[in-house]
Amino acid sequence: MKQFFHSDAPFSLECGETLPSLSIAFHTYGSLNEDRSNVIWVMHGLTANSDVADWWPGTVGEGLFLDPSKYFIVCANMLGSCYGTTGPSSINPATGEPWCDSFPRVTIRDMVHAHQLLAKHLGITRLHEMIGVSLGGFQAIEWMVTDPQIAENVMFCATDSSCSPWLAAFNQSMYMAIKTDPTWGLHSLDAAKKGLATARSIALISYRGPFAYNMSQRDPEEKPDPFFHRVQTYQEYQGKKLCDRFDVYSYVRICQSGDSHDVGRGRGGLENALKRINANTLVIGINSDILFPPACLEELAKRIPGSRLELMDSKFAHDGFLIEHEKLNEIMLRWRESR
Ligand SMILES: CC(=O)SCCNC(=O)CCNC(=O)[C@H](O)C(C)(C)COP(=O)(O)OP(=O)(O)OC[C@H]1O[C@@H](n2cnc3c(N)ncnc32)[C@H](O)[C@@H]1OP(=O)(O)O
Ligand SMILES: N[C@@H](CCO)C(=O)O
Repeated sequence: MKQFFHSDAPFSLECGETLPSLSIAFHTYGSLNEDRSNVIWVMHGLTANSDVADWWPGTVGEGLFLDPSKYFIVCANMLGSCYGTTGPSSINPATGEPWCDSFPRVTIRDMVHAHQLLAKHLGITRLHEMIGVSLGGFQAIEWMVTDPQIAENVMFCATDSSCSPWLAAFNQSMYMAIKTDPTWGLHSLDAAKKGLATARSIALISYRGPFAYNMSQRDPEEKPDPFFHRVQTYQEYQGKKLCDRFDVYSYVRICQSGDSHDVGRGRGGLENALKRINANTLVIGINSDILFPPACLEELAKRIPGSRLELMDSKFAHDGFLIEHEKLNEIMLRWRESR
């Protein structure tokens, strides 16, 4: 069930600006037990939302990893998103209009801070399990570093402890594409849709990698038009598909939060910061992921004391964490049984 937490207290951001208030859209599944020991907190990726049962269907249900008959599962929409939590598409109370381009830059730390307020509001001080995927993994790692006692067990999948030059390069290419759109900067949620479509096309290359493309978009041997490739309309279609559900300002602010990610910042570096995590930790990498390649997850696992690394076999590269939900369900169930 989708719910909202609203706080009228000003919310300070790392950039120095303050949001006058904060709303967080979240879903819960199942019931909190008497001693509040059955909470699983799920942190979603870039363009998903708080409805984990919708975007990760093979993991939610009786007998599955996220089992609402046993656990109280919380998934909250991230700060800056357009799916209900305060972001560029929300109304700025000072103007009565959507924030659009005037919404301040938010960091992963701001996102975690917002979710910490929601946890407090729900009376949750300890999580049985924390699950973070991709950009949600950035937040989960950050939360565990700021508050190592928050979770007994954590799983980080297809993610990293800081923004790599490789990720920042994709992000920068997207911003460059978006800014060539003459409607970029207009105070409208319909601004820069063409730029956003191009940005999604760029990002998708990093999400799918060569194997997935060559498998799903292969052309017939005898094409009527030598210049046509099936993948051309796929890239166009995927751009449009994102534009139909996202606005450019939310997209840019969320990507920029990824640029800000570095759990070692101001904490004596990554190695020092990651040493603080003392939960039972499972790190899952995807063998074909080119955005967060296996070596990156190996490095993460090496730096978290006592953590365990699993590499999931998938042809779908980074997006494997969404597409292979049933496989991940198996891996996470095995992890739970082995503890
Ligand atoms: C309110 C909401 O909808 S929120 C959405 C939730 N979002 C999330 O969960 C997180 C983000 N999600 C994603 O990134 C994606 O949805 C994924 C990774 C889970 C799956 O990606 P998809 O786009 O569904 O899969 P895939 O890459 O196989 O593309 C299939 C689509 O491309 C179309 N397609 C495939 N090849 C081509 C082509 N050559 N030319 C044109 N279209 C093509 C298919 O017809 C299909 O269209 P449809 O989505 O209208 O059914
Ligand atoms: N396909 C995912 C990739 C980000 O991890 C999304 O759009 O959220």
